[in-house]
Amino acid sequence: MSDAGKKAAAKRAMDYVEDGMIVGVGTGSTVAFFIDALAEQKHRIEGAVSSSERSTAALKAAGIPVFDLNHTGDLALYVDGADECDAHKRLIKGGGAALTREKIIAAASKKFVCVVDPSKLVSVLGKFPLPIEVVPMARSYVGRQLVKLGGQPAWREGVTTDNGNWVLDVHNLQIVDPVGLETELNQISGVVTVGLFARRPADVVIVGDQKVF
Ligand SMILES: O=C(CO)[C@H](O)[C@H](O)COP(=O)(O)O
Repeated sequence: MSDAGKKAAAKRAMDYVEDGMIVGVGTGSTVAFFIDALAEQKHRIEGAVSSSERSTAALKAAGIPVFDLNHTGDLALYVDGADECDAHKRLIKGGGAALTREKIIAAASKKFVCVVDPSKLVSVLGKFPLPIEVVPMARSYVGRQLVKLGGQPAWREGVTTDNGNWVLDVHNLQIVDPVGLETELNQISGVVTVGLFARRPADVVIVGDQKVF
């Protein structure tokens, strides 16, 4: 993982920011560089919608107004990082446990620009353990269903999401059909959000300063 790659991608995402926008902002170390870049041009934008308490704090500290998605309606642009990205712009997200709000903002945004360093690119998703946010009382039930599907869930102990839920990280999945698996996992009772972004992939992926696809 390279900070230089993350910073370069985050800076290039500024090319998609237009005057007067309310920008959807993700979570993570790559997005932290994007917030820095956004802060330098904060006079150009109206503000942001944030995907986590962590990003909200950083945005406010930078003097960028943060709005509630319920008040903004759909957004023109969402910028966020990812833990893995395939050639079809399908992603694994949730390493920072912010997957639920990230998925909501991605769904409500016209353009999702994903910023990654080259280490995040994979041919098949699943080497990074797949994060799944669960209602706490369903942790062990959901875990058993995941084992039946061939996964090895590990409880991310000590982590509570911004929504008061817990996270299972599922190891050992070879995700050859990301849309099918996302759909199947969404059906398990107690699952709040699956960290697979395949049904709503990114629209644009910026990889360091090397390429955009
Ligand atoms: O999904 C996320 C947070 O829930 C992040 O986008 C993902 O974990 C990548 O983080 P980083 O930019 O720190 O590598």
